[in-house]
Amino acid sequence: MSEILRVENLKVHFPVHSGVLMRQSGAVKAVDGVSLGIAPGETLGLVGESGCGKSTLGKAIVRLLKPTSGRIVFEGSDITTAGVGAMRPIRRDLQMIFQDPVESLNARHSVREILEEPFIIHGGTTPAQRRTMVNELLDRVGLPAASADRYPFEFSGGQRQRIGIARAIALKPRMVICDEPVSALDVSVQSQVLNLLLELQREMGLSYLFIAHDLAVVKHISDRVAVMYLGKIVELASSDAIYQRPKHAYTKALLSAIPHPDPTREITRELLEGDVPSPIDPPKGSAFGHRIGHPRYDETIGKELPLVEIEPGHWVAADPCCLEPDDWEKVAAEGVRDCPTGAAG
Ligand SMILES: Nc1ncnc2c1ncn2[C@@H]1O[C@H](COP(=O)(O)OP(=O)(O)OP(=O)(O)O)[C@@H](O)[C@H]1O
Repeated sequence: MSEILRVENLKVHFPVHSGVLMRQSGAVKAVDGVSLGIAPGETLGLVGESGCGKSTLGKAIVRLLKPTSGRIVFEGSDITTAGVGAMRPIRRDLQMIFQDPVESLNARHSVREILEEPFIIHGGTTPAQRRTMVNELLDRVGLPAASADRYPFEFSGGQRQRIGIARAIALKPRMVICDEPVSALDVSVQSQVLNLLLELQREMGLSYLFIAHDLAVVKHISDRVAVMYLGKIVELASSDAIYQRPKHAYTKALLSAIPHPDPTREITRELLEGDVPSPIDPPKGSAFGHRIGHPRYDETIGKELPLVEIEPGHWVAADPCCLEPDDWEKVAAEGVRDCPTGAAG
């Protein structure tokens, strides 16, 4: 598969300091060895509960955060250690939108100033050309031209997200990291914004890494889905496989937490109990096995639980606590393809 983005064994650890001398006493392992690949025009959904490291991963990919180790390759260029100058041309092609557009849009700037900024930074346009481009962008995201002279606070949440999207697509990028862009919106507005993102993808051939905390939101828009738990990807497969044949206990728990539209249908909800453990001092073995008190947890202590390809294109952590016994036998047997970089693409 040709890839527009490749992430290899990426780690983002935040140092923790304590004591009077504020010496480093540990690290928050927010992203702890993530590998994935995204194809041109593809949407990869990234799901997991709050605190699993999804935003940190997204921000590291666009280099808003510095990776601790690993590699990020975008359109064939290694951008892992790219500085501000080297990132400038990359940013034309690699953009990010956020959950709260108010935070990411400068509230003191008019919509016109917000949307003109990328063109000014990258140069080569006249004021008249920028005026036309702003009008075209507003039209493209479904906002009237008169919006240009208003300020972000004058818009509803859904409209503000449209402004955030207009800004992200201004320079005709090839990939957009979408960090929970609809999580703060009402359900009806959510689907309008998701439809806009899908239309833009079709027109512009965009690739998306689409971050969400529940599987319901990413279901209709993702080609493949990666499930993240405590800094690591535990399952990665096509959307159909994730929803119809999930293998990992954590994916199953996330799926069972999706409310079903038919309340008369009997469902057993394996509710996610407790909170995601702290990434400062994560369990020494299977992190989810520890949370659910699995009897085989001790066997996993100190072991690598790599992603293995259990079915073509379906990757899951080789974790005896989180697989059905027959799947575990298949994984434990020789011949299941281990993924040395965990690239799972
Ligand atoms: N700058 C930072 N310094 C220290 N710890 C951080 C920093 N940013 C994030 N963390 C910690 O890293 C872990 C992962 O956070 P992150 O925001 O990436 O998770 P998330 O899955 O995106 O959750 P949410 O959906 O709540 O944003 C959390 O424990 C968080 O407290």
